[in-house]
Formats: sequence, C-alpha cells, structure tokens
Amino acid sequence: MGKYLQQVNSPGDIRALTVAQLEQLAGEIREEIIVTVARNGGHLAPNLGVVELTLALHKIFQTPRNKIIWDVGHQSYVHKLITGRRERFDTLRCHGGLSGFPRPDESEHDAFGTGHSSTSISAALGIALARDMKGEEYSVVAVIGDGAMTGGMAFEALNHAGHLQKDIIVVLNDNEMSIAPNVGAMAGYLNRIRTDPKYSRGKDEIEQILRRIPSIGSKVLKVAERLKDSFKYLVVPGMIFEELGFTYLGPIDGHNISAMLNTFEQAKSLGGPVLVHVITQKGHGYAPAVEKADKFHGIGPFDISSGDCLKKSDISTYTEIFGRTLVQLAEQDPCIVAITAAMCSGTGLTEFAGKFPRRFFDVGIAEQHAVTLAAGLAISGLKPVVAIYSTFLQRAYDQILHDVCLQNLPVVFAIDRAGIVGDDGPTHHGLFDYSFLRNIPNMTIMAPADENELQHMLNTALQVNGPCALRYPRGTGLGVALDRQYRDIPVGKAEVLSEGKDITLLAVGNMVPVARRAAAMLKEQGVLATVINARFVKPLDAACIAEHAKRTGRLITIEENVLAGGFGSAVLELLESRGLHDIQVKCLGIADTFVEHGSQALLREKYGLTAQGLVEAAREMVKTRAAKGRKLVGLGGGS
Ligand SMILES: Cc1ncc(C[n+]2csc(CCOP(=O)(O)OP(=O)(O)O)c2C)c(N)n1
Ligand SMILES: CC(=O)[C@@H](O)[C@H](O)COP(=O)(O)O
Ligand SMILES: [Mg+2]
Repeated sequence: MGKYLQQVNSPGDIRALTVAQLEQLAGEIREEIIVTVARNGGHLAPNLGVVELTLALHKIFQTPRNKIIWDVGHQSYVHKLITGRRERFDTLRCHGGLSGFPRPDESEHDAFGTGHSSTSISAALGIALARDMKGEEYSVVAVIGDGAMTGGMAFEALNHAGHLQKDIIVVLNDNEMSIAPNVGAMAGYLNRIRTDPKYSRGKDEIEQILRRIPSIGSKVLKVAERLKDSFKYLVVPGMIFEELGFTYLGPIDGHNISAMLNTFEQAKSLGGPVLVHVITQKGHGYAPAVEKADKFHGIGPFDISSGDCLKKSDISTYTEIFGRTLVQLAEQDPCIVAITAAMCSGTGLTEFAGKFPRRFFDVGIAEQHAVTLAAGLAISGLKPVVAIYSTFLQRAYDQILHDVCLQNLPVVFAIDRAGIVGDDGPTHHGLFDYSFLRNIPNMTIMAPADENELQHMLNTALQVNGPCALRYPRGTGLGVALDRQYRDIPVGKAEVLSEGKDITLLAVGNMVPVARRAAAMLKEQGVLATVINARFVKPLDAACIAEHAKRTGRLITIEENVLAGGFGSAVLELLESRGLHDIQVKCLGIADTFVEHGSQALLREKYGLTAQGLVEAAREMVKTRAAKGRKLVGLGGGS
C-alpha cells in the first residue's frame, strides 16, 4: 500500500495534505482500487474517474458533520478508502465484508444509502430541510453522474430545490457516460456546455473584466453579477440550471484538485442551491478501463495487465439467450420493438440495437417513462418488449398498473436479474417481482426452468394479447440443448416432470432444477417425490396443482422471491379457495428480510434455496406424517 494511503485513517488526514501530496495519494488510491476490483469484481471505471473529485470534496467538506450523498453509490470506493475503511477494503463486495454501495449502517460517513439511481438530490434536499428546521449548520452535497441526471427523480428534485432556495450543493460528475455513452437531450446539452469554445472563452474574459472592477460597494457587485448572468444567458443556450434557480459553477476539470478546491470553497460560501459541473474521465488512470469504460463499469475478476476477464463460461447466460431469441423473433415480426432504460448490454439488447436501430429505444435511466412509452407503442399496434432488471422495475409500479395493465396492453416485460443477484446486495436483488406483479389484474407471469424454456416463453409472451412478465435469473443457464424451432407454451399450464407418491415439489423458474436434484436425493432415501415445473405464477395451473396436492397430501413450493405475496402465497390462496385444508404445505423462499451481499451460491445456501435445503424440508414433512397444516418457511427473519 502506498506511503500516503497508509496514513489516511480518516478524512481529517486528507485535510493535512498539500495538493501535490493529494495528487500522489490519488495514484496510490487508484492502484489499491484496481488491485481489489481485479480480485473481487466491482465498479471499476466509475471509481477511477472520481479519485481527485472525492479527495477535493473531503478536503473542503468535513464528514460526517457535512453530508455527502453519492448517487447510485457505485462510485463510493474512494470515499470508503479514506473514511476509516482502508483496512477492510479487501473485503469489498464479499459476504460479511464492505458493501459496494454507501450504507449508513456501515459508516457514519455514509450519509445516505444508495444503489438505485437519481435519488441523491431528493435525499440531499430532505437532509437540508431537516437541518434548517432543527437550526443546525452544515453543508449537504449530492454527487450525481450525468447518467443519473437523466432520471426523472433528479429533475423532480431540481425543480423543488430551485423553488425552495435551500443551501445545497449538487456536484454533477459529467463523464459523458452512463454505463454506455450517455443518451438524450440532457446529454447533448451538457456536451454543448463542455465543448462550446464560445462559452469557455467568453466566461474567462468576462471574469477578467469582473475582477478588474474595484469593489466599491455591493451595488456594483450586484450589477457585475447580473452582467455575468446576462452574459451567460447570451452565450449558453438555456442555462437550464440557472433557470431552475441554481447557481451554476463550471465546467471544471475533475482531475485538477486545485481547481476543484477553489470551486468547492466558492460553492460552500454561496447561499442557495449551487450546481458544480465537473468533467471527469471514466476509468481515468487505467488504460483498459478508459478504452472500454462500458465493460469496466461493473466487472468481475480480471487480469490487470491485459484487462481480460478471468471467469469465462462456455455456457450462455439467460441474458444472451433472451437477446438472441428476441432478434430472431423480431426478424419475423416487424411489430416487435425493444426498450431499455440505460442497460442495453446488461439486458442483452446490443445485437437488437445494431440490427434494428429504428425499433430500439434507450430512454436513459427512466424506468417509469420506459413502461409508459411501451404502453403508448402497444396501444398503437406495436409489440414492445421492456428489457429491464427486476430491481429497477420496482420504480415503475404505477406505470405497469395504470398505463399497461388497466388498459390490458400487450407489453412484454423481460425481467432480468430476478432473484438473488449476488455481490451487489440488497439494493439489487430481484426478490419482489412475483409479489408486486401478481396482484395486478390482466398480468401473466412466467418463469423458465432453463434457457431453452426461456426461448419458448419469450415466443409465447409475444403472443399473449395482454401484459406479460417473463422473469429469469442473473448468470449462466444450465447448458441445455437449445431447440431451433420456438414453441408456444400453453398459458397457465404446468409441466409434471416426475411422479412420486409421497410428496409434491412444486417449483418455479430457476428452482425447478433444484427440485429435480432434490427429488433424486430423496429417492435415494426412499422418499418418492412428484416434481412439477409450475411455469406460470399467474395464472396458476390450478387443476394440476390441486390434483397432485391431493394425491400426495404434502406439498412444498419453492421460489427465489420473497414469500410474502409470492408464488407460494398464490398456491396457498388456491388451496384455500378449493377447500383443501388437509394438505400439509410448506413454502420455501425468502422470509421478511433484506438479503445481504455475497455470491449467489453462498446466499442460496444460506437461505435454503438449494437441493439440500429442499430435501431437509421434505424429510421433516414426511417425518411428521401425522401433523397437519401449513407453514411458510424462509430463513433469515420473519416466518
Ligand atoms: C434506477 C436505476 N436504474 C438503473 C441503474 C443501473 N445503473 C447503475 S450506474 C448506471 C449509470 C450511471 O451513470 P452515471 O450516473 O453517469 O455514473 P457513472 O457510472 O458514469 O459515474 C446505471 C444505468 C440503477 N442503478 N438504478
Ligand atoms: C450500479 C448498478 O446498478 C449496475 O452497474 C449494476 O451493478 C449492474 O449489475 P450487473 O453486473 O448484474 O449488470
Ligand atoms: Mg456518467
């Protein structure tokens, strides 16, 4: 570890360093982050881009007294390293170790928990309002990227902050990138500010003129300020932030510590809302991350010298199969269009975007807009597919309900990263979608048992004449053979995979192979299980489920979702509605808890979502032959 970094135990140690020393420290921090992310995986490029910015912020704004809120929070590694977590930094994103996102329960320097985008300005404004109501004094700083600035919440908060005129500072970290190059009119606007030589030259000139004006009284200063403002209005079209009530400072070089120190001092002393526009380079200081900022946005373990990923599998991911199938279906059907909210490559749409640029829409980080846009396309006769991570779909609940389902529009939700996602942790697990979708009328919900079934389900979903959700997990499929011809899967029909007299294992999605393995293990122990691939969470195959539940008298449901309102819940409702009170039922899933970060395998093990977990639940049930009644089982809290 570098000479300066070793000495930084708290942000106070930063403030003792000169600018030259901070520049050296920046190099040491980059090295530490590269080594750690190369081993543990993580958000490399975003962090390398904010090293100097973070140091400058901490030099001016003493935390935890002052509050720094990191939007998304994927760029908070530098902040973590210098706020007392250096010695645990090697545990980053490991189970039980440091989170990859800010968490107030991890450090008092983390003013607000983040993970989802575009929340920082709202949170900062709330904190500033509370500060003023309580008569306290400190600065509140939201650091938000140009990508996150495309999210509706950011604009809602700017609108409110400009109106209230509270003292808050918004640092706009503009690196021209969301995960991929940033899109939209706002990105174009920022680009004009950055590149318009008229503005940079003009601003310098006017500032020189202003400096020459002797300070002979506040009136002159006010006139000068107004002159400066009018000049800006003249040369910068819109000056959108100033129009919204913010004082705009910038653009400044986000790798120049001295420049930032001056500007942050100025921002601190100004009253009201201030926006500091900082220009950074994503991946700065590590060539592979600069060249492929998209790949290095979030990356698994990699080789530092080449930048190559270490863990490569020959088996395709669910995402890849989805993307490939969609392209093939779209070749046959010109009505199919695809929408992403700033996650083109993450959701597998890159090939689609290349082949059908006029049928592809990247809306920026705007999930709500994505869903209502899809509703508009669907009501006009097209077949929109919204490819989205489960966790981010949470944002668009009302749009799903009010704009899509209420009008029974044929929108397909391709819900990726459903279930346990792993190292990103509780902000990113997709553990709620069965529950928040199942209760909406008109919605069909299906989940494939493997990547081959995913193909058929996507084909089927595009023919359901109404809202349809197709949810699948993060990571590779099972490596099964892929049919070349797509089939229609009968909507609401389950598939009985094997018959056994002792117990029914009713699984959905990626829990189906788990149930199959469990049945094989149980057979060796003399317990014969029926295994059913439910395929649909809504509508359930009521006849099939009821028949097998009655036949075996015992039923275990298993799902990678929270138990409350999920698949097992739906089965319990079904049995209740049919008066099947004598069947022993257990539901396996996630209890009433937020699941922490850690590898998918480790977390599945911990929460009993494995063949072994299912075997234990089944054995206990078979053992207690006489016992009747139902049980919701989930480890880690609740019941
Ligand atoms: C609501 C929501 N949608 C999508 C994401 C996924 N996501 C994480 S970071 C990111 C890009 C953010 O870009 P920017 O704010 O400019 O930060 P940068 O990585 O460029 O520093 C996206 C789309 C998210 N975290 N939250
Ligand atoms: C910070 C963020 O929200 C994304 O970068 C997310 O971490 C991507 O997850 P995947 O690695 O599953 O694409
Ligand atoms: Mg950016």
